[in-house]
Amino acid sequence: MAKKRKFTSEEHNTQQKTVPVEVVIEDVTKHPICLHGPTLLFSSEKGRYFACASCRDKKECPLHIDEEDWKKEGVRKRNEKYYNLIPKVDKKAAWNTLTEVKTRHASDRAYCNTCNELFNISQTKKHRGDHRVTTPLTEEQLSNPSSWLPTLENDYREAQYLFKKKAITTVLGILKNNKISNILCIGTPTIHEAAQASPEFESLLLDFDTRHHQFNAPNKFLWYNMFNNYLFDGNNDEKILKKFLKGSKEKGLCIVMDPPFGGRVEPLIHTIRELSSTYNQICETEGILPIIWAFPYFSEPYIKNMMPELKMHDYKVEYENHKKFKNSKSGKQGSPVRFFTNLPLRTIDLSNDSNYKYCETCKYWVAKTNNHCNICKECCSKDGTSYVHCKKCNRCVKPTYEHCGTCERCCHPNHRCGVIVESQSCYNCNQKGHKQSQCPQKTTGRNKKRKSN
Ligand SMILES: C[S@@+](CC[C@H](N)C(=O)[O-])C[C@H]1O[C@@H](n2cnc3c(N)ncnc32)[C@H](O)[C@@H]1O
Ligand SMILES: [Zn+2]
Ligand SMILES: [Zn+2]
Ligand SMILES: [Zn+2]
Ligand SMILES: [Zn+2]
Ligand SMILES: [Zn+2]
Ligand SMILES: [Zn+2]
Repeated sequence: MAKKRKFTSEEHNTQQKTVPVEVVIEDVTKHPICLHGPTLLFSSEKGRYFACASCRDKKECPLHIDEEDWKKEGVRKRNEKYYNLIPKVDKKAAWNTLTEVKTRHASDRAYCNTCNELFNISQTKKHRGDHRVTTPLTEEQLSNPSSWLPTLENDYREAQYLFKKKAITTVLGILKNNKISNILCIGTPTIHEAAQASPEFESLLLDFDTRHHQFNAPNKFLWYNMFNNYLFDGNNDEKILKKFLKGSKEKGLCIVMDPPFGGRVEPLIHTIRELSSTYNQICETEGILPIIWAFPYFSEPYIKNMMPELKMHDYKVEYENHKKFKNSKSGKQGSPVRFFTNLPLRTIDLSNDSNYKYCETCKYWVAKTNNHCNICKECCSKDGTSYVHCKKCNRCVKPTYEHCGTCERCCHPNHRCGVIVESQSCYNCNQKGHKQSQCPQKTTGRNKKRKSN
């Protein structure tokens, strides 16, 4: 399986003190497991340990096993209990219920949010009393559960923020422009639902939210953790995934992924590589699968460093239920979420959106506020403001920045000289923790000519 690789980065977490922790990227199948599948191996100053792949809050998933302890028989035995603790889902029963519920009138269809069960009101008394029941349920609602299921807005885990209609249309438009009709939806139920409703697309949803079992045929949804590429129903799920991948060879396949914000980049990149490798084995192809990955612009250095073929596009991805991530007209930059993709940027057609303009030099659509720089030879803005070129830094910088002679770079006017802000990354290699002048990879990096898209 995967070769051992190590990526250095820092915990990106705005609420807690940042602790430098590395994820050791390796085959996770021999790791201890928790309720979220195989754990990841972390490495910090304090040593190497296994911890949950998806929960960042210890209260949610306290599992912590030192690497040394994992060699002990007793520790291994104790960890086996998790195999029984992970709930078993009866997909067939869920499918039968959905089929049965669909035969009923909308007023007889109901979903209990307390028990997470779909049911016919006339057939059971179980959900009376203080259960939170949604009823009636129209055809439309059964096909679009994301539009009415209460979202799980726990920032440490599920963090379900749904795309606005416009963002969904944009994604499907990009796929059409690339003549791709099969979509592997990873954490993107609204894209899956839109694809299911369209004769032009086929899709398979992989998501951690088990409620989707109740609204999908068994071969349309797999309970999945994107941080360890784990399918909870093992071989059965693997067969479904592989069948979908195989059937996608002629039709073109794209991963559309929207992880919870704050999720770590390294394991996600590893997942993309593993899925691509599975696809390549089945379809006798090579390379990384086409992907559209929604993630905040400030993750660009990490992503670019680990998977340079992914380019960040300027499109601001807007969400229905995220106050901060809706574009407001009130002057703020709006959503910080962008698409990272290996599809040609010119296939992202924003001609219908007045917030964007076509850059004749870059040959793709960019935000209206993004000025093309003739020295950098690109539209440089990342955060939605109009960047200004600094001759001393030899790059475009945020308009609020001023060049500081002591730090030898453009900085916020209120910065403390010499202090490297955690969020700043080296101009050369994009890693955090050092400046360009101290970069260990001095000869490579951003001075390379940008490939045309
Ligand atoms: C930020 S939301 C994205 C939703 C997307 N914008 C949409 O409109 O369909 C994150 C999604 O990932 C799912 N998710 C959260 N943690 C996950 C994990 N570890 N593995 C797989 N899916 C996960 C959530 O259930 C949710 O659907
Ligand atoms: Zn866990
Ligand atoms: Zn109930
Ligand atoms: Zn440009
Ligand atoms: Zn410039
Ligand atoms: Zn400067
Ligand atoms: Zn300074």
